[in-house]
Amino acid sequence: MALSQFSERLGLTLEPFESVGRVSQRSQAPSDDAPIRLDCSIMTGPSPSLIERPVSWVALAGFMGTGKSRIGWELSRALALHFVDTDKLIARVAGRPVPELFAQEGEARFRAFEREVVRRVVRLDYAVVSLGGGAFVAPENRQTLLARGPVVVLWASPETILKRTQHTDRPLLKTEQPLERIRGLMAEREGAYREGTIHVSSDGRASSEVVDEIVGKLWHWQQDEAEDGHEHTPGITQLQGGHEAD
Ligand SMILES: Nc1ncnc2c1ncn2[C@@H]1O[C@H](COP(=O)(O)OP(=O)(O)OP(=O)(O)O)[C@@H](O)[C@H]1O
Ligand SMILES: O=C(O)C1=C[C@@H](O)[C@@H](O)[C@H](O)C1
Ligand SMILES: [Mg+2]
Repeated sequence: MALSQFSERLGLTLEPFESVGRVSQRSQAPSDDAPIRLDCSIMTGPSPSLIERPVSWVALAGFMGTGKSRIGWELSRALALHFVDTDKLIARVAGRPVPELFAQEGEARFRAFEREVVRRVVRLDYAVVSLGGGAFVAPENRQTLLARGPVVVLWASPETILKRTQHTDRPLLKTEQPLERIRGLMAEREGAYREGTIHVSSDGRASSEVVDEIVGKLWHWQQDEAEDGHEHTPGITQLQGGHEAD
């Protein structure tokens, strides 16, 4: 699939969120780089503006199998935010699972689609975004994501990563010696992952525990940002008093 066709379909896929956001939350159409608010009235539960949360947008990065998709989903429930998984979004827009895209169109094309998706998901609001394992490695993506909001990096040991990924289809780990491959790729990527805002280990821990730690660290981050005079929570009404972070 050509990049231009992918882009057009990506726009159409996200349009329902974006157009509803304009009607319900904005008095005028957003400019190209303004954040787009998702309409949270389509969510179940209390109104999003009544929920006290540390952020209205957060991304999860890290190596394959560190738990971005699973933890991201659980985090989105905990914060009452929409959930976007970039691999799933790419697969949906391209009409094929990621491994098939890799096999048929090559990694370079997949990375081009991924860049396009990153450029779009930073315009969403009220969303938890789980990235593909390589998305945060590209400097352009890192810059775009970090300019938007906090990026939580999940970490796990190569052995845990192998255990979690060995019965699934990760094209980059299809090799005779996957543990060596994981160690090598991890060494190449570690510097990029270290540039994340918040770091949390998912190794040997229940996902709920990981989510709790992320939420606690997001509160600390938000407090630090507020003290530094940065405003990172557009549209959020905090009805309660200060949060007692752990
Ligand atoms: N804390 C955890 N404890 C046990 N299993 C976990 C934990 N987190 C994730 N898993 C499991 O590990 C597997 C890989 O997790 P997941 O798909 O969320 O990884 P990912 O970081 O999104 O990987 P990718 O970069 O390839 O998309 C899944 O089966 C998931 O249920
Ligand atoms: O770490 C990576 O480069 C990848 C991770 C997965 O999430 C997919 O995005 C794809 O398999 C590539
Ligand atoms: Mg994933």
